[in-house]
Amino acid sequence: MIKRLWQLGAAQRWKMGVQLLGQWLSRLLVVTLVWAGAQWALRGTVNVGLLSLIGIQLVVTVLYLLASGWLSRNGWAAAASQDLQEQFLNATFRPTQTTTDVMQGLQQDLSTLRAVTIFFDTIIPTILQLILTGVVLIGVVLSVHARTVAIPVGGILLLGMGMGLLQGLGNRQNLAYIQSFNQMGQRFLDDFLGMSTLIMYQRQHRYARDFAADSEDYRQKTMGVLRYQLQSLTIMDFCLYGAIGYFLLAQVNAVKAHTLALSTALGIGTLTAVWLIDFRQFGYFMHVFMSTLPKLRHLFAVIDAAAAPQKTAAAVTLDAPVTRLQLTGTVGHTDQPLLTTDLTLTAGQLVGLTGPSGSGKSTLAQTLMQRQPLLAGKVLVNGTTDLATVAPTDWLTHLVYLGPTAKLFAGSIQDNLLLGNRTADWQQRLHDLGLCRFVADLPAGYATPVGENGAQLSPGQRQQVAVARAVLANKDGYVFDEVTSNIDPDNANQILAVIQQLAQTKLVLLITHRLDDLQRLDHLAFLTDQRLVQGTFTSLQAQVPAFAQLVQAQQRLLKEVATV
Ligand SMILES: Nc1ncnc2c1ncn2[C@@H]1O[C@H](COP(=O)(O)OP(=O)(O)OP(=O)(O)O)[C@@H](O)[C@H]1O
Repeated sequence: MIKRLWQLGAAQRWKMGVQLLGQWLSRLLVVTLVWAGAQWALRGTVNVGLLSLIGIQLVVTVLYLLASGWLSRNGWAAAASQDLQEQFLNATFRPTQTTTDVMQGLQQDLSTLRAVTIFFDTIIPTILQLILTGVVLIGVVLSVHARTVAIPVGGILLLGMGMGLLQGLGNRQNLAYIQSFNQMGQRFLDDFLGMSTLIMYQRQHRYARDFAADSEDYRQKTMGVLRYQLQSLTIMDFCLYGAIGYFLLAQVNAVKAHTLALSTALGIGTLTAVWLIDFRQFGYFMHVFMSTLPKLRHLFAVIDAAAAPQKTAAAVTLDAPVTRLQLTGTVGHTDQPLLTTDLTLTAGQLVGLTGPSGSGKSTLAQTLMQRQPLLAGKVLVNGTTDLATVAPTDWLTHLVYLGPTAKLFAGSIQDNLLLGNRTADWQQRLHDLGLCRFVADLPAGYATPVGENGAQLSPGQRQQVAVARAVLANKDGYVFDEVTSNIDPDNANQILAVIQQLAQTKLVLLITHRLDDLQRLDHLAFLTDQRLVQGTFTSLQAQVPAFAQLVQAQQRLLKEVATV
């Protein structure tokens, strides 16, 4: 993972090197100044080498201060995080991802994308700075008081081992913390949306109790992470300060024994202090970075999953319009075959599909939309191309699916209608079809905002806009799944009339259980006993008892509704 992070934004990495060198030399200026000051105070002279070093450091510090703003704005961190963001967003927004996948990705991973910059602008520069200062420290100690060099080296090794041990524990704590956070968030998102339903069934107190339990669990996991961080800081401080204290004591003894000059000891002491300050900073930022590691792993897993080769080479793009679809095989979900059939849809013939609830109508629609693979068999497009080989994005340019709930986007009615259409005569087209007549009664007409999820329109109006949008998009084929079910009869009949007109030239499948629809369609496919029986309304009623029962049940229901 560290290697992958290192490779991000590689073209801009040199800027980090420049920044590091400037920052490091300016930091060491304090050491040389203290060292030179001590020499001057104690001996009345200053070493020439030390004076030249101060000159170089001063020049570098001024240059660094002048360039640091530009370097940090356009540096490695910005390029690397943009690189990672692009990879992640490309992996997240794919046609095969579900809405839940995308939402979870956005909630959990966007904050990680922001937090990960710490690796590029803090962790790596601090580590490199630590190494550079450490090498100088050891070099200086070796040349002036070699016997004590083992103490800071031993301290660093001890610290490294301690951090390695703590990391395993930290990962577990962080994972538990994230799981608890997700559980709490999931309950909030799921149940809060349905709060009025919960209140209707007097279950809000139960929800409150469950949510409180989740919150308490989350609090405890958060405390666990904080406790771990404090404890590990204490252990690290013990190793570090213990070794440094012992080291400085050895320097004081050497000064007392006249084997080390006081000014040199002060210089080494300041160098040690600078290294120590960097180390404390590193420790703090490392904690923050470690807490993002599990999320970072997930982020890379999302990117890798998207980059993994797909099982089927679905790369064919269709040049000709789709005029014929032949489904031969078994439709269903893994371990749950729903129907085995031979169904042909052709442009110019409207097929109505009906059947008992749960028999597999929507699954069949999803199969035609390439969202559900066939358990056996295949779907042939235009008699030659296997649907499984067609690129999903290409297929969506040929076929439209419309479900029982219309999805409208924020904006005006016109914005929604013209999502897939840019022709000038669209209003005339809608007028000819008799669609969206309600717009004439609205003061702002087509410019009327639809509101969040189309809330400013009635369900029937929403569905009309959705159907009109699909018709205006002028696709080759249409799969309408219960589009007339949840709306008033006037709207439903108007939509059915449009669908019938559309089917004169296009390939159309209409899934419906509405008696009005079934009676008006010339060609019906009835799903029963895991197979499709096809015919007209009258022939099916005469020959298929299950269909006749379905019709009777519908008629009874309509009578009951009429007498209420
Ligand atoms: N994603 C899924 N994974 C597994 N099984 C599913 C999935 N979606 C639906 N099913 C199951 O497949 C069966 C058929 O569901 P489907 O939605 O296709 O029925 P339907 O005929 O459209 O029903 P309705 O008329 O009530 O909409 C059901 O038993 C359902 O539980």
